[in-house]
Amino acid sequence: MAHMYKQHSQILLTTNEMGKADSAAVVAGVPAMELMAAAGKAVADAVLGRWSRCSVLVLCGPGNNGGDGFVVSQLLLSAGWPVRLAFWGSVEKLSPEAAHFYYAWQGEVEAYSVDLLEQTDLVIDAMFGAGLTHALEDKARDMVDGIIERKIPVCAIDVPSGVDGTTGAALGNVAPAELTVTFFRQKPGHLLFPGRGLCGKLVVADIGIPDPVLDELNLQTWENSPELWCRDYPWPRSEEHKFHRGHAVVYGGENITGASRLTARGAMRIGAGLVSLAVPIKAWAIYATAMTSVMVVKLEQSQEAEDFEELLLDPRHNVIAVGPGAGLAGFERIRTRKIVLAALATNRPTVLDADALSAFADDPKILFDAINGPCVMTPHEGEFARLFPTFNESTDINKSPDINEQCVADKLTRTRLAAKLSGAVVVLKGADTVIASPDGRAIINSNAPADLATGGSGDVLAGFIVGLLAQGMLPFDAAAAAVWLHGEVGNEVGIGLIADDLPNHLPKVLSAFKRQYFSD
Ligand SMILES: NC(=O)C1=CN([C@@H]2O[C@H](COP(=O)(O)OP(=O)(O)OC[C@H]3O[C@@H](n4cnc5c(N)ncnc54)[C@H](O)[C@@H]3O)[C@@H](O)[C@H]2O)[C@@H](O)CC1
Ligand SMILES: [K+]
Repeated sequence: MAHMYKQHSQILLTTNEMGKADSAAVVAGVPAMELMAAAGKAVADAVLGRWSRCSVLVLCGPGNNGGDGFVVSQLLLSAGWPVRLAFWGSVEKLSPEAAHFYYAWQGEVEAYSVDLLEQTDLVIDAMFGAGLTHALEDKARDMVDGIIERKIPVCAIDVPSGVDGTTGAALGNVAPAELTVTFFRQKPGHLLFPGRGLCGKLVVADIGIPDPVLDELNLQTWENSPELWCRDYPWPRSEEHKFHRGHAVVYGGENITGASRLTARGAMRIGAGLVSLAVPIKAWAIYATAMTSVMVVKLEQSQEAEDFEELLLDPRHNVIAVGPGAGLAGFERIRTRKIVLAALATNRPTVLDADALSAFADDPKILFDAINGPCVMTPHEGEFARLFPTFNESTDINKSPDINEQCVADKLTRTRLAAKLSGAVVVLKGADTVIASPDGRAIINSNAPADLATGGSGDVLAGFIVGLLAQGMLPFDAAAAAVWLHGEVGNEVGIGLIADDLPNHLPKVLSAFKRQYFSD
């Protein structure tokens, strides 16, 4: 499966993988000098395309990011722009190609000084790129602070200096860019916050690295896009009837009844053939009057878990969702745990969200041990912290975390480790949702608008996932597709969105998606 994804433009390269791709290109016969020339030209073209002639200051650092800066400086100068170049580093330590372009620069080389910013309309940030190892210091830090203070527009080369391309972490203060030009493929740090918010508009430039170099790398990370999973999207076929499209069972709690209703509606809208909402008898009337296309099943008082188990004896109930509104107060927590364990014992595809996750905060191992079949967990950061208390954020980017140790890691690594530890596909929600599979693959989502951060939105997402699972999509693909469609509906509705809108507007988004990807 991972192999099928390899040639996609959605591949994301860590800075380490980018270095390998770069070396492989050189081995394949593309001179490093040409790569740097192409990188610099791509940046100069992007600048000329976006800004009118103005006074430019190019800040070059000690490595190849600075090398790209020398190229840009000369190209903008040749285009008739007023350009000044400031260099911070030592000429003797430059790589041969960076040294070549250093000497090709026809202007003066100045030292970093905040005074230079006074007559500057645009800064080209060529201080640090893939080689960043720690927060900026001394003169480089002063320059960044000066740019931030004066709000000078910035075009960043590869990444805004101080942003870790692999993790999106900001090491110290970072001057936010209006435009960032990166090369060959995006890096995870362009999609993960805070990096994403510091890049501005992102341009990915082809600098002549041949795509086949990717074959040699064991690549595991992608930006979410239908191209990754649209071949397996379960469109209804005319010869099918509803039983071919699965029968999802959603557990609904006793007190908060809206959440699981949203899940059930989401599952119906995305095409599950049938959805049963199984609810405690006390709340049955509330559910039954509110649902039409969804069947509401009673679970007798004090034997809800047993009734739920019995319901699942029917093999036509092919997928299960537990969590939204399941309940955590007092005895509800025990009931929620029993329901979750009954669901997992079937080994049928199961989506666990919200309370289904928090109910195991005291002993997550019980949950992980019970996951032996296909499972998708959809925590937000709070729920994630309850289940995986030893994985947390840090600026220590050099440590390679071990899942059994107290570790510190970025969002991508944390989600991957959680998937590996639990055996489930983990969807760590947020503006930069990460979807990770226990086999190591991971996808970063980038189409979600801020409008989706509203009560009930996650319940609908769980419904989209379970609805796609019901129709036979594999968990990792179903999670990625659901997250992407959820983002698209968010964009469609926009400001003022409430969770109820999401199932209602899905048909329009599905039609547009179908037109775009299945036009023939
Ligand atoms: N990999 C590729 O395919 C290509 C890379 N290119 C450019 O090369 C860049 C990577 O070049 P490098 O690997 O030389 O890395 P950088 O140019 O990012 O910097 C590396 C140098 O900075 C030092 N350093 C790191 N963090 C520091 C800090 N906070 N304070 C002071 N010194 C610090 C390092 O010790 C090293 O000497 C990319 O970002 C890109 O701009 C381009 O030339 C095109 C081709
Ligand atoms: K940079």
